Amino acid sequence: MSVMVPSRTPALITPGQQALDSALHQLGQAAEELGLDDGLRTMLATPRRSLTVSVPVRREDGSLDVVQGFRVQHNVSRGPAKGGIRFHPSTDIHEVTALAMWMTWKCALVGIPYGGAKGGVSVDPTVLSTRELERLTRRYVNEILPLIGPEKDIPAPDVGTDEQTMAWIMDTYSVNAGYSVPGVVTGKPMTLGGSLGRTGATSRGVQIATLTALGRSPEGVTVAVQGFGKVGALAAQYLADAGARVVAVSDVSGAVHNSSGLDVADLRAWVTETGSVAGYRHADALAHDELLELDVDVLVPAALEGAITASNAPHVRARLIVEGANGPTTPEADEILAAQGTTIVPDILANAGGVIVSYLEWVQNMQAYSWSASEVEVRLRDLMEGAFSEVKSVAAARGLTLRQAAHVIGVGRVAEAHQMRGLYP
Ligand SMILES: NC(=O)C1=CN([C@@H]2O[C@H](COP(=O)(O)OP(=O)(O)OC[C@H]3O[C@@H](n4cnc5c(N)ncnc54)[C@H](OP(=O)(O)O)[C@@H]3O)[C@@H](O)[C@H]2O)C=CC1
Ligand SMILES: O=C(O)CCC(=O)C(=O)O
Repeated sequence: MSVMVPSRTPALITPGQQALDSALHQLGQAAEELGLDDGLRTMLATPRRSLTVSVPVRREDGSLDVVQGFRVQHNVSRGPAKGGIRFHPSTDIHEVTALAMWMTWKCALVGIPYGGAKGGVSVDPTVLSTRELERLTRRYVNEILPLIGPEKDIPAPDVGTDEQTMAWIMDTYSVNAGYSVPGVVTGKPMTLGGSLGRTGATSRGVQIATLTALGRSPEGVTVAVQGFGKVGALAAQYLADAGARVVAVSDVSGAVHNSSGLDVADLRAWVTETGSVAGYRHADALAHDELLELDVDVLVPAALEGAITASNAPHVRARLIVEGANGPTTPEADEILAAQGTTIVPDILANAGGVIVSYLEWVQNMQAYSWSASEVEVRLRDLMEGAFSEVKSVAAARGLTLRQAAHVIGVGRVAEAHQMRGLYP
């Protein structure tokens, strides 16, 4: 028996179900390659703990909304569960489960002692005031309180959340504990025990992965970045700093293009001022879909899952895709791109810089000690480059794509942990 991907009616499938199907498909391929038995496959396909909560939010006008929140611990065989919290309207239990599963393989792949988790609230944070967001966050944390803790499950930022959200989580947990517990969450502000280097860590990892995959000077290499949030904006900046020519970026409101190269720092200042890339005066407007199909050397999807599908994959002209986002490429698109000779640095490797520096933040918190920016950066670089080199070797030795190799390593380590612990009958 292989890992079961449930059969669903395509027209009714939600983005979350699609993400979970992709994650199960990737697990199935890795399990097959590793020759895992049915019991272990089923265990790895099933989250260890899943909690769905109702979160009441008192709005500024006095009305009460109730939204759904989730925390899924996919696996804890190698250490405490670890993974971000997402606030987005289309978040559902399926999406959170997929994201938690990818966290498990990611942590195992880069060799940090964590399992995988993810959290989410089905809400559009952009329509809430700061006070409403704070009330929502605190109530959500109170609802998932039995699951989280510095030795159990450690949240972090993801789509729609930031260091302010992490500060509220840290405070809510600490008030319940009766003392300050900085290690309950990572991606915190520096003043509450955050780590130097965490803000740009995922993007720095994307830069390291891109330069490693290119294997040559990035001078003049053209890049398009989908998503200009915490990961995309700094990935664009770091790639431009390294000498690449970032020619297009997008966010929800639109995409902009300048074939001579965008001044990323100026564009970031524009976004801070106006809230979006749309209307940026030193670039032309572009349709969202066009960005993915531009004739560039490198494409960095850094928004949501399912961006590159069977429909647009045949039109993707980038020779290298570096996945800043989790799950941006569907399995069908993966096959098309592999046949076209496109190299994909998969999410669980390319965007691992974030959780690596989260781990370093947590280690500093647990020791009540802090490291310099360069100490953090050296450790990040070592772990990223080490993992990349292992993935390349396994891909070459077994004739696999980088994604398949990364999953074989990640899934293999988790399977081995289960077998050694004897948790699995
Ligand atoms: N933050 C982290 O440390 C990590 C994040 N990731 C992954 O990186 C990805 C991005 O996360 P993060 O940067 O934190 O999230 P943010 O919320 O900070 O940014 C998301 C960005 O994506 C944009 N976006 C959303 N939908 C689309 C679309 N259809 N087309 C173009 N742009 C779109 C948003 O636009 P707008 O601003 O207009 O809403 C925003 O610019 C996610 O997949 C996340 O899971 C992975 C590892 C770590
Ligand atoms: O920093 C972390 O702990 C997790 C970041 C995250 O959610 C991710 O890697 O997808």
